[in-house]
Amino acid sequence: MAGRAAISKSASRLRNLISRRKQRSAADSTPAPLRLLATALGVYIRAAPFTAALRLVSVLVTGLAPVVVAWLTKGLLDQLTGRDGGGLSLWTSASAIAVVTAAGAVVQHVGGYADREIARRVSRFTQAEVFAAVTRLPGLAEVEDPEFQNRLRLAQQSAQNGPQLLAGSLLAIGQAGLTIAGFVVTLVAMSPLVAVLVLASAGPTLGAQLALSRRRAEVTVGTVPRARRQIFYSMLLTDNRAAKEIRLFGLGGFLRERMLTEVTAIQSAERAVDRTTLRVDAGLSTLTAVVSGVALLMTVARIHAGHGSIGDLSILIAALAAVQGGLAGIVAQLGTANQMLILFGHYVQLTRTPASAPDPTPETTPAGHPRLTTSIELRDVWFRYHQDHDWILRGVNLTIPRGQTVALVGLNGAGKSTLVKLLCRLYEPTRGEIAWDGVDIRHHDISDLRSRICAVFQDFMTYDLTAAENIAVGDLTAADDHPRLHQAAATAGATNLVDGLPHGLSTMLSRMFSGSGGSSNSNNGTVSDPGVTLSGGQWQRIAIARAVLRSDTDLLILDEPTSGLDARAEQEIHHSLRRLRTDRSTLLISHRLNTVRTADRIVVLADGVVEEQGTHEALMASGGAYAELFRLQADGYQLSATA
Ligand SMILES: Nc1ncnc2c1ncn2[C@@H]1O[C@H](COP(=O)(O)OP(=O)(O)OP(=O)(O)O)[C@@H](O)[C@H]1O
Repeated sequence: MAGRAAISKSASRLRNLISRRKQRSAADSTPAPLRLLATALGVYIRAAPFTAALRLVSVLVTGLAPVVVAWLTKGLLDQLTGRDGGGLSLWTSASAIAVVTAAGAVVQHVGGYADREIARRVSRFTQAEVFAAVTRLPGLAEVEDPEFQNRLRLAQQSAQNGPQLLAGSLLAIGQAGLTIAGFVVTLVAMSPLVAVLVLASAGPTLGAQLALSRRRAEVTVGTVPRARRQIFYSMLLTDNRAAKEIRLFGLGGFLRERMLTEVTAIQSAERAVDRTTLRVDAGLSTLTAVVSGVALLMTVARIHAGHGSIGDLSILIAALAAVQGGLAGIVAQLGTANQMLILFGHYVQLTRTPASAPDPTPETTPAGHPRLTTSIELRDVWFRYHQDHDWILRGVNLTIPRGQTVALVGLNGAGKSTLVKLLCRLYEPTRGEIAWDGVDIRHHDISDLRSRICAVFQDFMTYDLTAAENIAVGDLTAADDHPRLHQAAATAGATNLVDGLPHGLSTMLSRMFSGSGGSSNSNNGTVSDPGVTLSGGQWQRIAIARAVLRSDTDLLILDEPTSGLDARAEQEIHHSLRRLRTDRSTLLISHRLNTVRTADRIVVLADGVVEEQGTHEALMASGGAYAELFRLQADGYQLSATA
């Protein structure tokens, strides 16, 4: 029996390992250029199918119009010089030229509108995809990885207009291709040698533009870390939370300098590519001019020898301009498309990366929510944030029985908050396991698991939202249930705070977005509420209310929940939280040891392991680390009281 369980466990580990390898290789491999192009076009068409069709029609009309106009002009000129004008009267040719030119111009404007509309839709589509991919990530490891942040930035940048630029390039190439095809036939008919000369001169141009586009893409990728730092410094300079220190410590100039250093470095990399582009473009333009000069001379000589008409010369000039301009356009578009394709690969990699959490293992996962019936157990848990970092936890063994309160104490940096993050599966243990009723939590569905946990994190968030929304983020199903929100506020000792706000729960807890969209007290964007700023302790009560709003949970995590509260509020809230704790397990972390003495068990974490554990009385009697810390704090209070 035990043997079979061990085999099943090893098999499940192996499956998880293989699945993680597959996920990593899926994230690391860039799809082939053609597949990338197909994906970009897919995004373009899915985001705006009808507008894309309209754009295609505009391309066809705009591409063929110059060819038609050139032939009509040739007929007109030939008639004027007494030759055969192709069967059309002078007035018919003139009117047809006017109509085709006008139609071409109107259709071009329609194409311009379609382009902008597609840009809006593609941007919305790709932003939705990028942020869906980011929110799919179950843990914090990727979000804290600079490589991931670089890729995210490139993905955002290229997704914003990548598909549109790529599709636009293809359409422009198609349009220029139509025009060129029409005129190449003309050129070949008039002088095959000229046609070959013009077409051959496009070869070196294409090679040079593709090489330049690769370099531009390399510069964009290479400067992303600097661009991210530049954004960081500029956001810091305008952030209202950082404003106090920046002003008091006079950091404005320092941060501005740092931001400008990044800007300068990015610009000098871009300048280097621009200079190379300038040199290459100048050379290529000279080549084009020489080719058209030679072609023109050859044609003029031919007409001079009596082998052509003035109409022939006009169409040759139009054909030369159109074919050379079209070829230059195609080459430039291919360069842009190549650069965009390289960058678009980051979007595809990001949006196709599967969530890295292993799938639940069917044979060990209980059906439905993993409700806690016995205990949560940490079994020889080792953890470090990165393989090059030191171990934070070095074999922690700890049990949190159902319905009991375990207090976790230890010095700064002992790993208490890290342990909390492991319990929430924001990271996976590097070694060992955390078992929920005996089953490794990696085998539970992650959102089911998290629905059984509520937490007040030490570094909780303060959202620039209304008071109601700030509490409701703990359980969005209660967003409109004000009685429930009030109840949670009461448990967190925040009733007076909420009642004292200018608009009660509807008050905006920010002065940055007051009265604007999203807040329930806004009225068509008119400023109706200037918003309020809460104190640190008041925010802490809101964070506690947010956590206790989730009533149907098995594990309540309180990481320094009352560190910013005054002594009376702290006592009241702990009293009220104690009532909540009776029907669920609680992990309480606090440096104020008077708040943990009623816990069923106090665990001291030191050097990455559990150094001692027991009730307050037992630990005091044993005279270990806890007793020393407790006496230090108690002595401090007694000394102050005596003084
Ligand atoms: N995201 C992270 N990446 C890398 N190292 C981290 C990260 N978070 C914490 N650490 C490191 O892990 C160690 C433990 O941090 P942790 O926050 O768990 O300590 P703690 O016991 O909660 O401390 P405190 O009492 O000060 O809140 C610290 O040395 C810290 O530098």
